[in-house]
Amino acid sequence: MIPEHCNNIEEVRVEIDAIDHEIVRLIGRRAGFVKAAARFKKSETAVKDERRVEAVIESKRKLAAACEVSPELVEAVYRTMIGYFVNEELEHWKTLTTK
Ligand SMILES: C=C(O[C@@H]1C=C(C(=O)O)C=C[C@H]1O)C(=O)O
Repeated sequence: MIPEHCNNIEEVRVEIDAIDHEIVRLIGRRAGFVKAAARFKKSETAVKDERRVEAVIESKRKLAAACEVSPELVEAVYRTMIGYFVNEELEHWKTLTTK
């Protein structure tokens, strides 16, 4: 279904809900890999890895522009998501290093 083929608000919302389902599922999948990264890091600085965070943001800004989506929106979403994930990764890393 493409947006132009929707005949009413219900059809629009069915499509939006289906997309949201995928987005949330993928966020959960991404979270699992961020947690796995903790196993390969030797310090708190490495867990935070600010250079990698900036590289991810820059590449997603470029991807957004190529997809005709606002780079500002995508950056804001990624900064919120990565900030949350890094905190979770840090908590997980601490449990690994105290074992
Ligand atoms: C997953 C990693 O750990 C953190 C999380 C990142 C992310 O969510 O993309 C990026 C950098 C790290 O601060 C990583 O280093 O790749």
